Order: sequence, then structure tokens, then C-alpha cells
Amino acid sequence: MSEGFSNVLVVDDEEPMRHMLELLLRRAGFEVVSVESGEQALAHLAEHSVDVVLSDVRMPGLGGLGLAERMSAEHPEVTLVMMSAFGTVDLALEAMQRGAYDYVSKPFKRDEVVLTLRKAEERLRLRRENAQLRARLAEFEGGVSVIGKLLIHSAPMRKLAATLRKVARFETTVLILGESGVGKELVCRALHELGPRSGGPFIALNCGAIPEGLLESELFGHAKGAFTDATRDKAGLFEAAEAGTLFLDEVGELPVSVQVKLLRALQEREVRRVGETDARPVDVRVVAATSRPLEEMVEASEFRRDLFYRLAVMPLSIPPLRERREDIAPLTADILEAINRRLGTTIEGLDAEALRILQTYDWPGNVRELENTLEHAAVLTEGALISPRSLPQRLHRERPGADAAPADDGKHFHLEFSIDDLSVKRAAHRIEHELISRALDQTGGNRTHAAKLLELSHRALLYKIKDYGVG
Ligand SMILES: Nc1ncnc2c1ncn2[C@@H]1O[C@H](COP(=O)(O)OP(=O)(O)OP(=O)(O)O)[C@@H](O)[C@H]1O
Repeated sequence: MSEGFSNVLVVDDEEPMRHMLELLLRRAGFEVVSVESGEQALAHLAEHSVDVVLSDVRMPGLGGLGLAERMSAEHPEVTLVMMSAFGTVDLALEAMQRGAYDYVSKPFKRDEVVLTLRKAEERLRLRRENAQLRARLAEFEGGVSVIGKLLIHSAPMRKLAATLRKVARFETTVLILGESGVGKELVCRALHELGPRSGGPFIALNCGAIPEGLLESELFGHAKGAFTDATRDKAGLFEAAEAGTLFLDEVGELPVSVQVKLLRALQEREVRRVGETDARPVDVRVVAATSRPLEEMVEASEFRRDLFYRLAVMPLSIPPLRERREDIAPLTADILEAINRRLGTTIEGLDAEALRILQTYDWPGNVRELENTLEHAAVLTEGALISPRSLPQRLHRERPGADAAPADDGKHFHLEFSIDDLSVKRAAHRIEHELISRALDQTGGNRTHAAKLLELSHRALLYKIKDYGVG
């Protein structure tokens, strides 16, 4: 629970109104950021931690109603307060039916907005307290509990949750270990939420997804003119995460040159923007994660030993889903609820045989693969229950004792080439395309895992996916 002031996101297409609200709310002690559209608000919410959104109801594009709908599906934990102008009160009321908490009518008195936000803040505080109490009770009783969006049920996950609570209070660097899709980012978010920095920003970076040449400036920022595209000064993610948490996913993908700079930033607690000589102090908790065996990379001189020791002060391992199968049923219920909200489907669950298939499959892509599988099944399902027929082929294939899959023999695939086209380049492209699509299919869209099957670097795979338009 945040000890600091609430983070408020103001959404209004009129600049003077945004400006006035920023001043007013800052003076009342809130942390304020403002954006001019519902689309921008969603982009901000995806990257930052926000407590309350104060949004105009009538705006071009997505608008207040669209925002209310998307927020209740994607960010149900964030409180939404609408602002309505003369003649749009009916819209504000409709937004409340779609999940908004309250509204204020424009023109409003200053105190009125502040008071409404204080009320929202109080409700938020009570809700968080309540959720924490329920979570502890459930953990205690061995039921299902959540920290943020992280669902906890099995014994290994309960043990992990207990460690998270202890570790969150301290500033130690944490290294989260686990296969792809196992929940490393969610665990990091939980750590952030449980600790004293929960009122600050949470910034995540997948180190494997950024071209090598841009990584340093992305992390540490750059000065205007530092390189050709640097048309203005820019803060890096370290500075953006000030007073909060910076999550470095796939830290093993960092090139050695950036590893050196990261180590210095961690040791000195300061960063130097590319092209600047002076360092800037930063107060950031860094949590790194990896699905690759960093220790082996250290032995192979691919990862700096000193950085490894610095990051791994507190290693936390998340076991793969196949080692905690008790989590599959509650995760499935949770995921289906989210899918119903997002896609407007009305799936109630799985029939007994389909659930058995989920519980016996090995889930190489872990929870992300489970999510993709359930979405695939939800789209194909006509009734209220998902049956084995709606589950993808690979789940049937890998099930011990399953019947041989029809059509495909499950072991081979064929590509046909025309004798009229003997281009090596085109043939090589087709083969690559086919192999990448199959690897992504097999891993439920999990790119890190697919890269391993393909024996490609994560970065090379991302380029190729973009090139071929697959994924
Ligand atoms: N315990 C959990 N409860 C609820 N959702 C979960 C849980 N674990 C994972 N998920 C969901 O599975 C998906 C993958 O999780 P996340 O992105 O945290 O994994 P990751 O280990 O960081 O993956 P990668 O290494 O590939 O980036 C997310 O959509 C996340 O919400």
C-alpha cells in the first residue's frame, strides 16, 4: 500500500483544463500527470502505476465511455472519476455503469474535485487493505490469493509469496529466475506493490527486445547531439523510475558494454546520459530477471561475473507450471474471467476432459501459453464450456496415451517447392518462415522459448518475426 500521495492521471483534450487541474491537484498534494486522449491514457496506464484517473467524458477518439470500458477490463484496480460538462451528465452516468466510480460536473468548484479525489483515495486505501488482509488469510488457509495480479495457490507459490513479503521491505537487488512465461514480471510487480516504493513508478524493459545500439541511451538517456537521431535531451529509464522500481527482463541479453555501465549505475547509484560528462544521482530499486542460466553464461564469459554477483544478492526462483499443477485450475478460472471481460465471451469453464488435458500437459511456455491456449479455445467455443475439441492439437499430441493426432502425424511436416522456382533465397525464406511459425505455435507464442528451439538469439528472432510478419 502506498504511503505517499495518490498518483492521478488527468485526461482531457483541452490544454487549459489540463493545466488548471495539474496546478490545483499538485497544490493539494497529489502526484499528477496529464494526457490529452483516452488512447494516451491507456498507453500511460500500461507503463506506469496510477491510482486514480480523472477523465473528461467527451473527447475525440476513444472518449470517456471507451476509456471506462477498457479500464474496467484491463485495469480494474485503478479508480476512474469522470468529468462531465453541461449536457453530458448522462454520459458520465453511463460511464459509471461501465465501471467509473464517481463524477464531477464542470464547471466545478476547486474543493469539489479535490474532495472527490480524496474520497476515491480513501476507497482505494480500504480496498487495498482489504485485499491484503484477504490475501494473507487465504495464504494462511491454503486457498487462492493474489498480490496485485499474481495468483498464488500451490505450496511453492505460497512459499514464494512469503519470501516476497520479506524481501519487499528491503532495498536489496533481486534476481528473478524462471522459464519464459512463468510470471517473472508479475512477481516483480508484486515486489514493487508490497514495498515502500509502491507509490513510485514501475518501469519494465525487456533487454532482448531493444536493438543493441539503442540500449545504452534507453537505459541511461542521452544529451542532444550525442548521436545522429538525438535531436533533444532525453532521460533514460533509470531516471524515469526515480523513487520506484526498474525491472530488467532478460538481463542476460545485455551486451557486455552495457553490463559494465549497469554495474556502475548500481554501485554508484548514479547514471551518466550518453554524450554527457556529469553523472546524475538516481534512487531506483533494480530487479532483474532471466530465463537463461546466467551462471553458465558467466563461465562462458558472456556475462560479467561482478554484475552477476551484484544482481543476484537475492535470487528468487519461480518454478515452471508443470511443477505446480495445482495452480492450473485457479489460473484457468482467473484467465477465463479476464478473457470474457475482454472479448465479451460468456465461457463458464471447461468440461472435465478438457480440464484433465490442461492438467496433464507440460506447458513449455508456462502461464503465457495457458493464456494463449484458453483464448484460442474461447474463440472456438460456442457454448458455455470448453471441450477438448477447442484445444489446440499440440495439447492432444503430448498427452501421455493420447490417440495419434489426425491429419498431421505429429512428427513430420512437409513443404512443397515448385520445379519452376529454384531460387535458394526464396526457398530459404520459406523454410525460415515455416520453422518460426511452428516454433511460435509450439510455444504458445513465447518468443524466448521459440528462439531456443530455433537456436537463434532472441534478438535475431524478433527481427525475423517483424520481417516475415509472423507471431
Ligand atoms: N501466478 C500468476 N497469476 C496470474 N497470472 C500470471 C501468473 N503468472 C503468470 N501470469 C500471466 O502470464 C503471462 C506471463 O507472465 P510474465 O510476463 O510475468 O512472465 P515472464 O516470466 O516475465 O515472461 P518472459 O520471461 O517471457 O518475459 C502474463 O500475462 C501474466 O499476467
